[in-house]
Amino acid sequence: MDAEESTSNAVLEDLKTNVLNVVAPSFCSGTLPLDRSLGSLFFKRGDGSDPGMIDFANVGLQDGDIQKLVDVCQQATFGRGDQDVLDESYRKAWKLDTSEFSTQFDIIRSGVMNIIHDQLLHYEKNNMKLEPHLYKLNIYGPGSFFKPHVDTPRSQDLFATLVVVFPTVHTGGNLLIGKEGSLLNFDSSKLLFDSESQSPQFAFAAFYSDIEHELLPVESGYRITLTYNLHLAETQVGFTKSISLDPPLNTLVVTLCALMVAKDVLPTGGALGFGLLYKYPVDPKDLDLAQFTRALKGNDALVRMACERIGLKVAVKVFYNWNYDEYIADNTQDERRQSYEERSLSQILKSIGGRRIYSPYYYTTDEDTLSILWVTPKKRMVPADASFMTYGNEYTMKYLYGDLVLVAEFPELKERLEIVSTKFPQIVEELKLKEASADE
Ligand SMILES: O=C(O)CCC(=O)C(=O)O
Ligand SMILES: [Fe+2]
Repeated sequence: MDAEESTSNAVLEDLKTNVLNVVAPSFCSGTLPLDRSLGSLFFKRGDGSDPGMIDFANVGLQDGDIQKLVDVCQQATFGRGDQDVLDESYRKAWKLDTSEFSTQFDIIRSGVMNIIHDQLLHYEKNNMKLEPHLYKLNIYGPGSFFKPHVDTPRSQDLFATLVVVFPTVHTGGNLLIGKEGSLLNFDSSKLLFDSESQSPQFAFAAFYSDIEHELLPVESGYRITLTYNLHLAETQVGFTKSISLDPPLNTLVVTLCALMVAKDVLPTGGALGFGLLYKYPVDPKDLDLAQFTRALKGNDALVRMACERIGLKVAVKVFYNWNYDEYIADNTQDERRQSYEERSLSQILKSIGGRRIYSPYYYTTDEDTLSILWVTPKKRMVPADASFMTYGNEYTMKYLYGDLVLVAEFPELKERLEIVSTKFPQIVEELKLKEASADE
């Protein structure tokens, strides 16, 4: 390996390390005051008698007061395959559908959405917001739990999950976010009653819905929650975020600049590829990647923003193998099976907005292909299974699924040097200094 090649490898490794280790938030949690006048929840009673009521702002609630609510609940099911199943070895809990109760608790007025926007849409454009859709009331009593799972994408817009825990005395029932709680061990029982304040509060945790999570068994008391599906939507109002001096973003911009000026990296241009770290719900029968240019999660959004800061054109694509060749495309909607013999490959590729791709180390004279340098592998890295299992039969699924990737157009060297020295003269100076000291 000559000196130049090793420099570019080091720069690429640096970028990869930063993409994986400079971590944008993927969850948030905390407590907020529960308005004393908005703590009541009314629920229907099966026997047609007057509705029941429970006031969660009354922090002295006893298990007996809660029992009336438990009595009207049903056993909670969960999605497996394309069905809702009841399996007490996987989930033991009680639920009440939204048609059966009405709550005074106002998620918008509670202030929690501002925190969530700031954390979970941190590196996204200001015109994106999350809309909370109340999903269920759940009660976890002694011995209740929910084994590790990811939340089923019931809509293409599903982005994150929010759990609100009311202040009822309980122990256990920790929510572990990430595999075995690698991201957060959320102990709502402690959070709710630890503080000095005697005023009622609620606890909350929000996380991207494709992140694995589990609920450890409740040991005593009742843990009562409202769960919300947070759907992505556009907004005119806009949220202000101050990210111009954001350290993770700056770190990525600097390492990207180093790659931009590396002489032996894609000298005649091509693209940088990033395997997306998170999953995004897609309907494979109608894959619309325009959706994905709208909002990305955590580090995926951070990478896109860093590329855009530099002026690189980025797009989300689907990656797949086809007869041992590799492609990126905008969708997978095509009758490839029947048409392979009748239509030319280029016609088919065109119809799905596709392009054949090659590694920059592979020599080809075919001008239609794109040289992609993969910064992070073109496979998913956040473990999440079964969330797509609701679609189609196995054969079709295999056929349709490709991993989602972010592709950034990477101009030829001369143009890159121009971009960097015009836009980031300071960074160029710093890189030169670093190089000089490395040479000594
Ligand atoms: O109650 C919790 O903290 C999480 C419950 C959960 O994972 C779900 O309802 O899908
Ligand atoms: Fe869940």
